[in-house]
Amino acid sequence: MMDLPYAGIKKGQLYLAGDIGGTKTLLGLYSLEGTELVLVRERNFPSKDWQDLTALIQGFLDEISLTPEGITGGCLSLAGPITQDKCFLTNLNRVIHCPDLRSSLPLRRPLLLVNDLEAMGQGLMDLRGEDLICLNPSAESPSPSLASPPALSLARPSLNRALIAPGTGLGQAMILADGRVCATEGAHGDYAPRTEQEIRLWRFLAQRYGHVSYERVLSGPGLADLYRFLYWEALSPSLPSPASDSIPTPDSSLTPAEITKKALDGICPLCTETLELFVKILGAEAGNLALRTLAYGGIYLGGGIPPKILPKLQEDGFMEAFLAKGRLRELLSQIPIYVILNERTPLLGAARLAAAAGCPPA
Ligand SMILES: Nc1ncnc2c1ncn2[C@@H]1O[C@H](COP(=O)(O)OP(=O)(O)OP(=O)(O)O)[C@@H](O)[C@H]1O
Repeated sequence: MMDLPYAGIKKGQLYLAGDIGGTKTLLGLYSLEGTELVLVRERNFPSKDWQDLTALIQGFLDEISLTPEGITGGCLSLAGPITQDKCFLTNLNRVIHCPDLRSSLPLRRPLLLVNDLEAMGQGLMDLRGEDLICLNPSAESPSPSLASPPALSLARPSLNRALIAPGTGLGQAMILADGRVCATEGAHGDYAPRTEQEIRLWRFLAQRYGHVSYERVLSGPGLADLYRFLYWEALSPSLPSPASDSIPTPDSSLTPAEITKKALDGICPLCTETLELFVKILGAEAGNLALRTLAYGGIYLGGGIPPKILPKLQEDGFMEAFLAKGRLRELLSQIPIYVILNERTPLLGAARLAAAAGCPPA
């Protein structure tokens, strides 16, 4: 449930929300009761199982005997850049034609289509205490030195915040001090190795993909590639990195979930090494994001992976890499870092956007 800080929404209205990711597609139907949105129904579909998003949503509504005309409004959060009238779902390699989707689902208000990190940023506003866990509680209390410059003499909630979200892909967004959410495609920027080992990792990934972005490293598929890289190095440290199809792999077919489970159970040293490398690179890129966005209000780790690797994030590797920015270490040490435990955050955000569309701020 969440409060809506907007006037003019009538009781009993129904809103469609969707979170379309590279692995899972969540659809939700929310009812507005008073000023709260209450989840009425939710379904989770593997994204690889559908080709026609309209048919999927029609089927979802059919199950509860609703037609699009019976729904007040809706918003879908899409894991890919939205340009003009198209969205490229990067990790599904599919294109959504926005006008076609809107006209095939004639809700009472036009369907909104937003980037998934915009929806996640909106959903953040509705999270409760139990939905977040702080990795560095000593940074949580407002710091005088952060608040002291005249332009930043604001309470911490009014400072910029940023989101970094590893899942099937890697999402990044900035939440401005005034609450506006700016999704970015920053995760497709160039991966910058920091150690000799990471330089070898870069070379390994460059042979496979050409362009090595942060998403190639900090995602479920990236985790599997980190494992393959360490596996290859352990097997033949003196050989140059191989082309992807020539990697000998009795064990390298582990899924990301298997790697993290074995690592957290302490039963596979290579899996532990993989997860520790992943967490360090995530810390380093979270620090880069904090610097780029001046996210003094906090860094939020979203997406499907962080809640599943929480014990590793709570060890020293993540924070050490986050802080390792030379002369700005002290500044970064004052930024709180939170893991978002609620995996419905983008769905909540989409519901909030759907209900708020067309309503004047209260
Ligand atoms: N326990 C785990 N440890 C590490 N990775 C995992 C685990 N479970 C699932 N994954 C990986 O997480 C990814 C799915 O992430 P998520 O649940 O955020 O899906 P999604 O919302 O569809 O992704 P996105 O929004 O990034 O497109 C997959 O690559 C999957 O292999």
